[in-house]
Amino acid sequence: MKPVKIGLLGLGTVGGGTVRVLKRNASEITRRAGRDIQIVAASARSLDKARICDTTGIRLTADPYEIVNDPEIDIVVELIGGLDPAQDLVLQALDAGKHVVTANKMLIALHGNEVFAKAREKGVMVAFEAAVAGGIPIIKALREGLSGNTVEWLAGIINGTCNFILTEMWEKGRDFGEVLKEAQALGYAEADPTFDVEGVDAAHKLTILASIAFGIPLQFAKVYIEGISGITALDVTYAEALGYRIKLLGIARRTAEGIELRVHPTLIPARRLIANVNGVMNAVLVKGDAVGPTLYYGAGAGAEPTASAVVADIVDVVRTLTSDPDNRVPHLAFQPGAIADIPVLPIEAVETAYYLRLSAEDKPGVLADVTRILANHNISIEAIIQKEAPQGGSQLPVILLIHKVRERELNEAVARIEALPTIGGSVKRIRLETLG
Ligand SMILES: NC(=O)c1ccc[n+]([C@@H]2O[C@H](COP(=O)([O-])OP(=O)(O)OC[C@H]3O[C@@H](n4cnc5c(N)ncnc54)[C@H](O)[C@@H]3O)[C@@H](O)[C@H]2O)c1
Ligand SMILES: N[C@@H](CCO)C(=O)O
Ligand code: NA
Repeated sequence: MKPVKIGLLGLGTVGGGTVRVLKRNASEITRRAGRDIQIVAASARSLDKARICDTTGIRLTADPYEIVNDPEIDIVVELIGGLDPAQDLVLQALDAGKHVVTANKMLIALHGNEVFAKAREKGVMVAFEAAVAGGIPIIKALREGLSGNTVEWLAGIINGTCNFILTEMWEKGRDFGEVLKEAQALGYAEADPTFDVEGVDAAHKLTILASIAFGIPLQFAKVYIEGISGITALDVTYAEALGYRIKLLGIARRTAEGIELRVHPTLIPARRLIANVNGVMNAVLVKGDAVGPTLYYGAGAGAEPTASAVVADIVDVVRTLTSDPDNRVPHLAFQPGAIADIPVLPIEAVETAYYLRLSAEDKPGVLADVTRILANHNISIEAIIQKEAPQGGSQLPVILLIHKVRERELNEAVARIEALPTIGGSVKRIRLETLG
Protein backbone atom coordinates (compact mmCIF):
# COMPACT_ATOMS: atom_id res chain seq x y z
CA MET A 1 0.00 0.00 0.00
CA LYS A 2 1.26 3.48 -0.71
CA PRO A 3 2.38 5.57 2.26
CA VAL A 4 0.06 8.05 3.96
CA LYS A 5 1.37 11.56 3.30
CA ILE A 6 1.65 14.14 6.03
CA GLY A 7 2.05 17.91 5.76
CA LEU A 8 3.26 19.69 8.90
CA LEU A 9 2.31 23.28 9.64
CA GLY A 10 4.91 24.54 12.14
CA LEU A 11 8.36 23.20 12.90
CA GLY A 12 8.90 24.62 16.39
CA THR A 13 8.94 22.70 19.66
CA VAL A 14 6.06 20.33 18.88
CA GLY A 15 6.61 20.23 15.10
CA GLY A 16 10.30 19.42 15.63
CA GLY A 17 9.43 16.76 18.21
CA THR A 18 6.88 15.22 15.84
CA VAL A 19 9.46 14.90 13.04
CA ARG A 20 11.90 13.27 15.45
CA VAL A 21 9.40 10.75 16.82
CA LEU A 22 7.94 9.86 13.41
CA LYS A 23 11.42 9.28 11.99
CA ARG A 24 12.89 7.44 14.98
CA ASN A 25 9.92 5.13 15.52
CA ALA A 26 8.98 4.72 11.85
CA SER A 27 9.00 0.93 11.84
CA GLU A 28 7.08 0.56 15.14
CA ILE A 29 4.54 3.09 13.89
CA THR A 30 4.10 1.28 10.57
CA ARG A 31 3.59 -2.01 12.42
CA ARG A 32 0.80 -0.35 14.39
CA ALA A 33 -0.82 1.75 11.66
CA GLY A 34 -0.56 -0.85 8.91
CA ARG A 35 0.81 1.76 6.49
CA ASP A 36 4.03 3.74 6.12
CA ILE A 37 3.65 7.36 7.21
CA GLN A 38 5.73 9.89 5.35
CA ILE A 39 6.18 13.59 6.12
CA VAL A 40 6.36 15.09 2.66
CA ALA A 41 6.29 18.81 3.48
CA ALA A 42 6.59 21.17 6.42
CA SER A 43 6.11 24.91 6.81
CA ALA A 44 7.87 27.35 9.11
CA ARG A 45 8.11 31.12 9.14
CA SER A 46 11.87 31.09 8.80
CA LEU A 47 13.47 28.38 6.67
CA ASP A 48 17.09 28.86 7.68
CA LYS A 49 16.55 28.60 11.44
CA ALA A 50 18.36 25.87 13.40
CA ARG A 51 15.90 23.03 14.14
CA ILE A 52 15.64 20.40 16.86
CA CYS A 53 14.96 17.83 14.13
CA ASP A 54 16.54 16.54 10.93
CA THR A 55 14.43 17.71 7.97
CA THR A 56 16.22 15.65 5.33
CA GLY A 57 13.70 14.42 2.76
CA ILE A 58 11.02 16.94 3.82
CA ARG A 59 10.09 19.74 1.45
CA LEU A 60 10.26 22.99 3.43
CA THR A 61 8.14 26.01 2.63
CA ALA A 62 7.43 29.38 4.23
CA ASP A 63 3.87 29.24 2.89
CA PRO A 64 1.58 26.98 4.95
CA TYR A 65 -1.18 27.34 2.32
CA GLU A 66 1.05 25.46 -0.12
CA ILE A 67 0.67 22.42 2.17
CA VAL A 68 -3.03 22.84 2.75
CA ASN A 69 -3.62 23.01 -1.00
CA ASP A 70 -1.25 20.18 -1.93
CA PRO A 71 -3.44 17.38 -3.41
CA GLU A 72 -0.78 14.81 -2.52
CA ILE A 73 -1.19 15.37 1.27
CA ASP A 74 -3.67 13.19 3.20
CA ILE A 75 -3.25 14.56 6.74
CA VAL A 76 -2.44 18.13 7.75
CA VAL A 77 -0.82 18.45 11.18
CA GLU A 78 -1.33 21.96 12.56
CA LEU A 79 1.39 22.92 15.07
CA ILE A 80 1.45 26.69 14.64
CA GLY A 81 -0.85 27.61 17.51
CA GLY A 82 -3.15 30.59 18.06
CA LEU A 83 -6.05 31.51 15.79
CA ASP A 84 -4.52 33.48 12.95
CA PRO A 85 -3.64 31.84 10.55
CA ALA A 86 -4.19 28.41 12.17
CA GLN A 87 -7.99 28.58 12.13
CA ASP A 88 -8.19 29.44 8.44
CA LEU A 89 -5.56 26.83 7.55
CA VAL A 90 -7.44 24.09 9.42
CA LEU A 91 -10.77 25.02 7.83
CA GLN A 92 -9.18 25.13 4.37
CA ALA A 93 -7.52 21.75 4.92
CA LEU A 94 -10.87 20.25 5.95
CA ASP A 95 -12.56 21.86 2.96
CA ALA A 96 -9.94 20.23 0.75
CA GLY A 97 -10.96 16.85 2.25
CA LYS A 98 -7.84 16.39 4.37
CA HIS A 99 -7.83 15.00 7.89
CA VAL A 100 -6.39 17.30 10.54
CA VAL A 101 -4.34 16.62 13.65
CA THR A 102 -3.76 19.62 15.91
CA ALA A 103 -2.22 20.51 19.28
CA ASN A 104 -4.06 23.82 19.29
CA LYS A 105 -6.24 24.00 22.41
CA MET A 106 -7.14 27.64 21.81
CA LEU A 107 -8.55 26.79 18.39
CA ILE A 108 -10.53 23.80 19.67
CA ALA A 109 -11.81 25.56 22.82
CA LEU A 110 -12.89 28.68 20.94
CA HIS A 111 -13.87 27.38 17.51
CA GLY A 112 -14.13 23.60 17.90
CA ASN A 113 -17.88 23.59 17.23
CA GLU A 114 -17.30 25.14 13.78
CA VAL A 115 -14.22 23.00 13.05
CA PHE A 116 -16.04 19.75 13.92
CA ALA A 117 -19.10 20.74 11.90
CA LYS A 118 -16.89 21.32 8.86
CA ALA A 119 -15.13 17.97 9.42
CA ARG A 120 -18.48 16.16 9.61
CA GLU A 121 -19.67 17.89 6.46
CA LYS A 122 -16.55 16.70 4.64
CA GLY A 123 -16.43 13.24 6.23
CA VAL A 124 -12.92 13.77 7.61
CA MET A 125 -11.36 13.55 11.08
CA VAL A 126 -9.98 16.15 13.47
CA ALA A 127 -7.80 14.75 16.24
CA PHE A 128 -6.52 16.85 19.14
CA GLU A 129 -5.02 14.63 21.86
CA ALA A 130 -1.95 16.89 22.18
CA ALA A 131 -4.18 19.87 22.96
CA VAL A 132 -4.86 18.71 26.52
CA ALA A 133 -2.22 17.62 29.02
CA GLY A 134 0.43 17.05 26.33
CA GLY A 135 1.45 13.42 26.16
CA ILE A 136 -1.15 12.07 28.59
CA PRO A 137 -3.83 10.24 26.56
CA ILE A 138 -6.63 11.94 28.51
CA ILE A 139 -8.87 12.66 25.52
CA LYS A 140 -8.70 8.99 24.58
CA ALA A 141 -9.36 7.89 28.18
CA LEU A 142 -12.37 10.15 28.66
CA ARG A 143 -13.83 9.63 25.21
CA GLU A 144 -13.38 5.88 25.01
CA GLY A 145 -12.09 4.27 28.20
CA LEU A 146 -14.67 5.89 30.49
CA SER A 147 -17.63 5.90 28.12
CA GLY A 148 -19.65 3.64 30.42
CA ASN A 149 -19.60 6.19 33.23
CA THR A 150 -21.49 9.25 34.26
CA VAL A 151 -18.58 11.55 35.00
CA GLU A 152 -19.16 13.35 38.32
CA TRP A 153 -16.16 15.65 38.33
CA LEU A 154 -12.63 16.08 37.09
CA ALA A 155 -9.75 18.14 38.40
CA GLY A 156 -6.45 18.56 36.63
CA ILE A 157 -3.04 20.10 36.74
CA ILE A 158 -3.21 20.99 33.05
CA ASN A 159 -0.64 23.72 32.60
CA GLY A 160 2.95 22.52 32.75
CA THR A 161 4.42 26.01 32.89
CA CYS A 162 2.44 26.94 36.02
CA ASN A 163 3.17 23.65 37.70
CA PHE A 164 6.86 24.10 36.94
CA ILE A 165 6.80 27.61 38.44
CA LEU A 166 4.88 26.57 41.58
CA THR A 167 7.15 23.56 42.11
CA GLU A 168 10.34 25.60 41.81
CA MET A 169 8.89 28.22 44.21
CA TRP A 170 7.93 25.53 46.71
CA GLU A 171 11.05 23.31 46.44
CA LYS A 172 13.74 25.93 45.98
CA GLY A 173 12.14 29.23 46.93
CA ARG A 174 12.97 30.56 43.45
CA ASP A 175 11.65 33.80 42.05
CA PHE A 176 8.49 33.66 39.88
CA GLY A 177 9.88 35.66 36.93
CA GLU A 178 13.16 33.76 36.76
CA VAL A 179 11.39 30.37 36.68
CA LEU A 180 9.00 31.58 33.98
CA LYS A 181 12.00 32.51 31.80
CA GLU A 182 13.36 28.99 32.25
CA ALA A 183 9.98 27.45 31.30
CA GLN A 184 10.03 29.56 28.12
CA ALA A 185 13.58 28.46 27.28
CA LEU A 186 12.52 24.82 27.74
CA GLY A 187 9.70 25.29 25.20
CA TYR A 188 6.88 24.75 27.74
CA ALA A 189 5.30 28.21 27.64
CA GLU A 190 2.83 29.55 25.11
CA ALA A 191 3.99 32.16 22.57
CA ASP A 192 2.41 34.69 24.97
CA PRO A 193 3.23 33.30 28.44
CA THR A 194 0.50 35.36 30.13
CA PHE A 195 -1.83 32.70 28.70
CA ASP A 196 -0.05 30.23 30.99
CA VAL A 197 0.35 32.26 34.17
CA GLU A 198 -3.09 33.89 34.02
CA GLY A 199 -4.82 30.51 33.65
CA VAL A 200 -6.16 31.04 30.11
CA ASP A 201 -4.34 28.03 28.63
CA ALA A 202 -5.65 25.81 31.45
CA ALA A 203 -9.14 27.20 30.77
CA HIS A 204 -8.86 26.28 27.08
CA LYS A 205 -7.99 22.73 28.13
CA LEU A 206 -10.71 22.59 30.79
CA THR A 207 -13.27 23.71 28.20
CA ILE A 208 -12.33 20.70 26.07
CA LEU A 209 -12.22 18.22 28.97
CA ALA A 210 -15.60 19.34 30.35
CA SER A 211 -17.24 19.08 26.98
CA ILE A 212 -16.00 15.53 26.50
CA ALA A 213 -16.74 14.49 30.08
CA PHE A 214 -20.29 15.82 30.30
CA GLY A 215 -21.41 16.02 26.67
CA ILE A 216 -21.88 19.80 26.83
CA PRO A 217 -20.95 22.40 24.18
CA LEU A 218 -17.46 23.93 24.16
CA GLN A 219 -18.01 27.15 26.11
CA PHE A 220 -14.75 28.80 27.05
CA ALA A 221 -16.45 32.13 27.86
CA LYS A 222 -18.20 30.52 30.85
CA VAL A 223 -15.01 29.30 32.57
CA TYR A 224 -14.07 31.22 35.72
CA ILE A 225 -10.34 31.98 35.40
CA GLU A 226 -7.76 33.00 37.98
CA GLY A 227 -4.02 32.53 37.37
CA ILE A 228 -1.01 32.12 39.64
CA SER A 229 0.55 35.57 39.38
CA GLY A 230 -0.82 36.54 42.82
CA ILE A 231 0.67 33.50 44.58
CA THR A 232 3.56 34.40 46.84
CA ALA A 233 6.29 32.25 48.36
CA LEU A 234 4.72 33.14 51.72
CA ASP A 235 1.42 31.46 50.82
CA VAL A 236 3.27 28.41 49.50
CA THR A 237 5.12 28.15 52.85
CA TYR A 238 2.02 28.68 55.03
CA ALA A 239 0.04 26.15 52.98
CA GLU A 240 2.85 23.63 53.44
CA ALA A 241 2.86 24.20 57.22
CA LEU A 242 -0.87 23.40 57.26
CA GLY A 243 -0.36 20.19 55.23
CA TYR A 244 -1.35 21.53 51.81
CA ARG A 245 0.27 22.26 48.43
CA ILE A 246 -0.83 24.98 46.05
CA LYS A 247 -1.57 23.87 42.49
CA LEU A 248 -3.26 25.57 39.57
CA LEU A 249 -6.26 23.31 38.99
CA GLY A 250 -8.86 23.16 36.27
CA ILE A 251 -12.04 21.82 37.85
CA ALA A 252 -15.28 20.72 36.19
CA ARG A 253 -18.03 19.38 38.44
CA ARG A 254 -21.60 18.35 37.84
CA THR A 255 -23.92 19.49 40.66
CA ALA A 256 -27.69 19.35 41.05
CA GLU A 257 -27.83 23.02 40.00
CA GLY A 258 -25.52 22.93 36.99
CA ILE A 259 -21.89 22.59 35.99
CA GLU A 260 -18.94 24.27 37.67
CA LEU A 261 -16.13 25.26 35.31
CA ARG A 262 -13.22 26.94 37.06
CA VAL A 263 -9.46 27.42 36.89
CA HIS A 264 -7.72 28.81 39.95
CA PRO A 265 -4.85 28.22 42.36
CA THR A 266 -6.00 25.63 44.88
CA LEU A 267 -4.78 24.25 48.18
CA ILE A 268 -4.90 20.45 48.10
CA PRO A 269 -3.92 18.05 50.88
CA ALA A 270 -0.21 17.19 50.54
CA ARG A 271 -1.03 13.48 51.00
CA ARG A 272 -3.01 13.28 47.75
CA LEU A 273 -1.16 11.75 44.79
CA ILE A 274 -2.02 14.76 42.64
CA ALA A 275 -0.45 17.12 45.18
CA ASN A 276 2.85 15.39 44.44
CA VAL A 277 2.75 16.00 40.69
CA ASN A 278 5.67 18.34 40.20
CA GLY A 279 7.59 20.27 37.57
CA VAL A 280 6.21 20.18 34.05
CA MET A 281 4.22 17.01 34.80
CA ASN A 282 0.44 17.16 34.47
CA ALA A 283 -2.23 14.98 36.04
CA VAL A 284 -5.97 14.70 35.65
CA LEU A 285 -8.23 13.11 38.26
CA VAL A 286 -11.53 11.91 36.86
CA LYS A 287 -14.32 10.62 39.06
CA GLY A 288 -16.72 8.32 37.24
CA ASP A 289 -19.80 6.92 38.97
CA ALA A 290 -18.90 3.34 38.04
CA VAL A 291 -15.11 3.32 38.05
CA GLY A 292 -14.60 5.71 40.99
CA PRO A 293 -11.58 8.02 40.97
CA THR A 294 -8.99 7.51 38.22
CA LEU A 295 -5.74 9.42 37.79
CA TYR A 296 -3.79 10.12 34.60
CA TYR A 297 -0.24 11.37 34.91
CA GLY A 298 2.56 12.34 32.53
CA ALA A 299 4.46 15.14 30.84
CA GLY A 300 2.14 18.02 30.01
CA ALA A 301 4.49 19.92 27.70
CA GLY A 302 7.77 19.64 25.84
CA ALA A 303 8.77 18.53 22.36
CA GLU A 304 8.63 14.72 22.43
CA PRO A 305 5.94 14.20 25.10
CA THR A 306 3.59 16.38 23.05
CA ALA A 307 4.74 14.72 19.83
CA SER A 308 3.80 11.38 21.41
CA ALA A 309 0.16 12.51 21.39
CA VAL A 310 0.39 14.05 17.90
CA VAL A 311 1.81 10.83 16.46
CA ALA A 312 -0.79 8.69 18.27
CA ASP A 313 -3.49 10.82 16.64
CA ILE A 314 -1.86 10.35 13.23
CA VAL A 315 -1.86 6.57 13.81
CA ASP A 316 -5.53 6.71 14.85
CA VAL A 317 -6.43 8.63 11.70
CA VAL A 318 -4.46 6.24 9.48
CA ARG A 319 -6.12 3.19 11.06
CA THR A 320 -9.59 4.58 10.38
CA LEU A 321 -9.00 6.22 6.98
CA THR A 322 -11.36 3.85 5.24
CA SER A 323 -13.99 3.68 7.98
CA ASP A 324 -17.51 4.99 7.56
CA PRO A 325 -17.46 8.58 8.96
CA ASP A 326 -20.75 7.96 10.77
CA ASN A 327 -19.21 5.15 12.76
CA ARG A 328 -16.14 6.98 14.04
CA VAL A 329 -15.72 8.05 17.67
CA PRO A 330 -17.48 11.44 17.93
CA HIS A 331 -15.14 14.41 18.34
CA LEU A 332 -16.66 15.38 21.68
CA ALA A 333 -17.37 11.79 22.83
CA PHE A 334 -21.15 12.25 22.63
CA GLN A 335 -23.09 12.09 19.36
CA PRO A 336 -23.34 15.61 17.86
CA GLY A 337 -27.14 15.59 18.19
CA ALA A 338 -26.93 14.54 21.84
CA ILE A 339 -24.89 17.43 23.24
CA ALA A 340 -26.86 18.78 26.22
CA ASP A 341 -26.95 22.45 27.14
CA ILE A 342 -26.65 22.01 30.91
CA PRO A 343 -26.28 25.43 32.61
CA VAL A 344 -22.82 26.51 33.77
CA LEU A 345 -22.93 28.05 37.25
CA PRO A 346 -21.60 31.57 37.82
CA ILE A 347 -18.69 31.57 40.28
CA GLU A 348 -20.84 33.37 42.91
CA ALA A 349 -22.99 30.24 43.11
CA VAL A 350 -20.04 27.85 43.59
CA GLU A 351 -19.25 26.45 47.06
CA THR A 352 -15.65 25.85 48.11
CA ALA A 353 -13.53 25.80 51.23
CA TYR A 354 -10.93 28.57 51.52
CA TYR A 355 -7.53 29.59 52.81
CA LEU A 356 -7.64 33.21 53.96
CA ARG A 357 -4.59 35.29 54.90
CA LEU A 358 -4.99 38.62 56.58
CA SER A 359 -2.79 41.20 58.26
CA ALA A 360 -4.08 42.06 61.70
CA GLU A 361 -2.96 44.59 64.27
CA ASP A 362 -1.44 42.99 67.33
CA LYS A 363 -4.26 44.04 69.70
CA PRO A 364 -6.70 42.12 71.88
CA GLY A 365 -10.09 41.46 70.29
CA VAL A 366 -8.98 41.68 66.66
CA LEU A 367 -9.38 37.98 65.95
CA ALA A 368 -12.67 37.93 67.83
CA ASP A 369 -14.00 40.59 65.42
CA VAL A 370 -12.93 38.48 62.43
CA THR A 371 -14.43 35.25 63.74
CA ARG A 372 -17.68 37.04 64.66
CA ILE A 373 -18.08 38.30 61.08
CA LEU A 374 -17.49 34.80 59.73
CA ALA A 375 -19.99 33.30 62.20
CA ASN A 376 -22.59 35.91 61.21
CA HIS A 377 -22.25 34.61 57.65
CA ASN A 378 -22.54 30.98 58.78
CA ILE A 379 -18.93 30.33 57.85
CA SER A 380 -17.21 27.81 60.09
CA ILE A 381 -13.49 27.78 60.73
CA GLU A 382 -11.43 24.63 60.34
CA ALA A 383 -8.07 26.06 61.50
CA ILE A 384 -6.60 29.37 62.50
CA ILE A 385 -2.93 30.24 62.94
CA GLN A 386 -1.21 33.45 63.79
CA LYS A 387 2.36 34.06 62.67
CA GLU A 388 5.09 36.31 63.99
CA ALA A 389 5.07 39.83 62.59
CA PRO A 390 7.71 40.17 59.86
CA GLN A 391 10.88 42.07 60.90
CA GLY A 392 10.00 45.65 61.85
CA GLY A 393 6.28 45.22 61.07
CA SER A 394 3.41 45.73 63.50
CA GLN A 395 0.84 43.63 61.59
CA LEU A 396 0.55 39.91 62.25
CA PRO A 397 -0.21 37.50 59.42
CA VAL A 398 -3.27 35.40 60.36
CA ILE A 399 -4.20 32.35 58.33
CA LEU A 400 -7.65 30.81 58.46
CA LEU A 401 -8.93 27.67 56.78
CA ILE A 402 -12.68 27.85 56.44
CA HIS A 403 -15.23 25.20 55.54
CA LYS A 404 -17.24 25.23 52.32
CA VAL A 405 -19.09 28.45 51.70
CA ARG A 406 -20.92 29.87 48.72
CA GLU A 407 -18.74 32.46 46.99
CA ARG A 408 -21.42 35.14 47.26
CA GLU A 409 -21.54 34.74 51.05
CA LEU A 410 -17.75 34.80 51.37
CA ASN A 411 -17.51 37.99 49.29
CA GLU A 412 -19.78 39.76 51.77
CA ALA A 413 -17.90 38.45 54.81
CA VAL A 414 -14.52 39.40 53.35
CA ALA A 415 -15.74 42.93 52.55
CA ARG A 416 -16.74 43.34 56.21
CA ILE A 417 -13.40 41.99 57.44
CA GLU A 418 -11.48 44.31 55.13
CA ALA A 419 -13.49 47.25 56.50
CA LEU A 420 -12.27 46.60 60.06
CA PRO A 421 -9.79 49.33 61.07
CA THR A 422 -7.52 46.71 62.63
CA ILE A 423 -7.11 44.78 59.38
CA GLY A 424 -4.51 46.02 56.91
CA GLY A 425 -4.95 45.77 53.14
CA SER A 426 -7.00 43.12 51.44
CA VAL A 427 -7.66 39.55 52.50
CA LYS A 428 -5.75 37.00 50.43
CA ARG A 429 -8.08 34.18 49.35
CA ILE A 430 -7.12 30.83 47.84
CA ARG A 431 -9.69 28.09 47.33
CA LEU A 432 -9.19 24.70 48.96
CA GLU A 433 -10.33 21.32 47.64
CA THR A 434 -9.92 18.00 49.42
CA LEU A 435 -10.48 16.03 46.16
CA GLY A 436 -11.73 13.08 48.18
N1 LIG B 1 5.28 23.47 23.49
C1 LIG B 1 4.56 22.56 24.11
O1 LIG B 1 5.03 21.91 25.03
C2 LIG B 1 3.13 22.32 23.69
C3 LIG B 1 2.43 21.28 24.29
C4 LIG B 1 1.09 21.02 23.89
C5 LIG B 1 0.53 21.79 22.91
N2 LIG B 1 1.26 22.81 22.35
C6 LIG B 1 0.62 23.56 21.26
O2 LIG B 1 1.29 23.21 20.06
C7 LIG B 1 1.27 24.31 19.16
C8 LIG B 1 2.69 24.66 18.74
O3 LIG B 1 3.42 25.04 19.88
P1 LIG B 1 5.01 25.12 19.88
O4 LIG B 1 5.40 25.21 21.30
O5 LIG B 1 5.57 24.04 19.04
O6 LIG B 1 5.24 26.55 19.19
P2 LIG B 1 6.59 27.10 18.53
O7 LIG B 1 6.50 28.59 18.66
O8 LIG B 1 7.77 26.41 19.06
O9 LIG B 1 6.42 26.71 16.99
C9 LIG B 1 5.47 27.32 16.16
C10 LIG B 1 5.80 27.06 14.69
O10 LIG B 1 4.78 27.68 13.90
C11 LIG B 1 5.39 28.57 12.95
N3 LIG B 1 4.54 29.77 12.86
C12 LIG B 1 4.29 30.65 13.85
N4 LIG B 1 3.48 31.62 13.41
C13 LIG B 1 3.22 31.35 12.12
C14 LIG B 1 2.45 32.01 11.12
N5 LIG B 1 1.82 33.14 11.37
N6 LIG B 1 2.41 31.43 9.89
C15 LIG B 1 3.06 30.28 9.64
N7 LIG B 1 3.82 29.64 10.54
C16 LIG B 1 3.88 30.16 11.76
C17 LIG B 1 6.75 28.94 13.51
O11 LIG B 1 7.62 29.29 12.46
C18 LIG B 1 7.13 27.63 14.21
O12 LIG B 1 7.70 26.75 13.27
C19 LIG B 1 0.51 25.41 19.89
O13 LIG B 1 -0.86 25.30 19.58
C20 LIG B 1 0.72 25.06 21.35
O14 LIG B 1 -0.27 25.58 22.20
C21 LIG B 1 2.54 23.08 22.70
N1 LIG C 1 2.06 26.05 27.56
C1 LIG C 1 1.44 24.78 27.80
C2 LIG C 1 1.92 23.79 26.78
C3 LIG C 1 1.19 22.47 26.87
O1 LIG C 1 -0.13 22.58 26.45
C4 LIG C 1 1.79 24.32 29.20
O2 LIG C 1 2.68 24.89 29.83
O3 LIG C 1 1.13 23.41 29.70
NA1 NA D 1 -3.17 14.63 25.80
